[in-house]
Amino acid sequence: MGTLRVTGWAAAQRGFSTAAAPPPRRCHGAPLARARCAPPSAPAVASSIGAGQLRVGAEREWLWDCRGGGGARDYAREMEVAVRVVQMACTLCQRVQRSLLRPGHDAGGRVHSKFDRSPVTVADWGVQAIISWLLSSSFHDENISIVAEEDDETLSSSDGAALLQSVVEAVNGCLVEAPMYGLRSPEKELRAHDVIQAIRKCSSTGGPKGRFWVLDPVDGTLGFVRGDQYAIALALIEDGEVILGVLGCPNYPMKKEWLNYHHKYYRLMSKVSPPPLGSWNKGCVMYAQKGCGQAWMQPLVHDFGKLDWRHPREIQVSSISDPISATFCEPVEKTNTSHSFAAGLAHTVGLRNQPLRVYSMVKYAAIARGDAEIFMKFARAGYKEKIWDHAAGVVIIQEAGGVVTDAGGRPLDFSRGVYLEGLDRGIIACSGALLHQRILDAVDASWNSSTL
Ligand SMILES: Nc1ncnc2c1ncn2[C@@H]1O[C@H](COP(=O)(O)O)[C@@H](OP(=O)(O)O)[C@H]1O
Ligand SMILES: [Mg+2]
Repeated sequence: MGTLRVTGWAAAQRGFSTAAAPPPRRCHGAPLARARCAPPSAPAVASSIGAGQLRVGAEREWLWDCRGGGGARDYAREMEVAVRVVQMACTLCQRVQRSLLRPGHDAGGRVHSKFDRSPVTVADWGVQAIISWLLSSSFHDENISIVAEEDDETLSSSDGAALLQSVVEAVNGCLVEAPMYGLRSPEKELRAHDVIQAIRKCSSTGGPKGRFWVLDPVDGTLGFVRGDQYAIALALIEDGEVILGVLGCPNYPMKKEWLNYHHKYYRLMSKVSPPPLGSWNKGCVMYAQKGCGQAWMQPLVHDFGKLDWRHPREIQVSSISDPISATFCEPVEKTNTSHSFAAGLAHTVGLRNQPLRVYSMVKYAAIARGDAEIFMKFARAGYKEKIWDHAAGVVIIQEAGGVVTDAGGRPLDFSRGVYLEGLDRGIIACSGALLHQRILDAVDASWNSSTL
């Protein structure tokens, strides 16, 4: 079982800085380490503590205590910081998305185009800057290794000044609130130069050895600019293995049927019948550690008012294994995957439900939460998948009980740099092995006659 052991709820609520806190008491190793590792002076613990719940009354720090993996190592501090920084990033994104959708409002020149003509906004650079700064400051590591999607070229260019100013404002507007998330604010506001440096720092190219973070600041930017689904994805990789995954999904509806609705309809409905204050109707952060055998989700600080380690919900993949009842998801954009090939596979396997087309790694989230059973992506020949588009989602699905491989049945390889080198044809994620095998067989049977 994985549980969140806390030694700092009150401190976090008062805005106590985790970065400034004394080093946490580490629980090395072991299953059932929780009791042994509790601080000796910790006051009585609430009588029945479920997995993932708050440990009342302890001191100083929250600690992620993964007890289910037998030999699973202790990544308490990394998990704690990762969830907090993704929570903050969700807030930044929500603000930028709202301003983008407000007619006539200029959110930093609104939407820009990258070299491959994909969109990029203040949120992409803003999130990358805050996460880079917060990881670096939380771990007291100026040279922390981060592989991330954005570079600073546009912002540093001669006509990027106004845009850079918007990013700096978004970054400082968020960082000043860091104590609400149990993180440290900078002593002074970041200047343009500091923001550029933070973005530039994310220049690791990964590889087979050592430890690095992988960040997609706004995955599914097209969904983001359209007011629809998007995700903030952060993972920790060690010696080529994804160890931690955290996915912020600010627009994820807690009622799974809503995932099907067009975002405009969703927004309209939310206005007509707004959810009761404080209810958890949408938005979450999901997280998992490799080997724990459990995955969790908590509401957004921004919507819920505080970090809620107290009632995280465990998430699990669906138990449906009959294709007739299963739902598959795929990218919205047909430039990113072959809808027709997936439709052929669906027919062969006997899937009857309409595909669920969703932007971003929210598709991984949907499988992990049990809201869909299959995710398939078949990019056009020549497109190379990047590690930041998959790392966090893969470990969360696996720990929630699902299976993720390439279309040849091999695990995705995160050890070979920025790209998922050697990927065989496509990506298949399923809630269970039976469905997974059926899809693999169907791919084999129809690949040669496809135009892919
Ligand atoms: N031609 C292409 N084929 C496949 N994937 C692509 C692609 N062009 C971009 N992508 C990736 O698909 C991601 C979006 O996924 P989806 O289509 O599932 O919403 C993009 O992430 P970003 O939005 O972070 O750039 C990008 O990395
Ligand atoms: Mg992406």
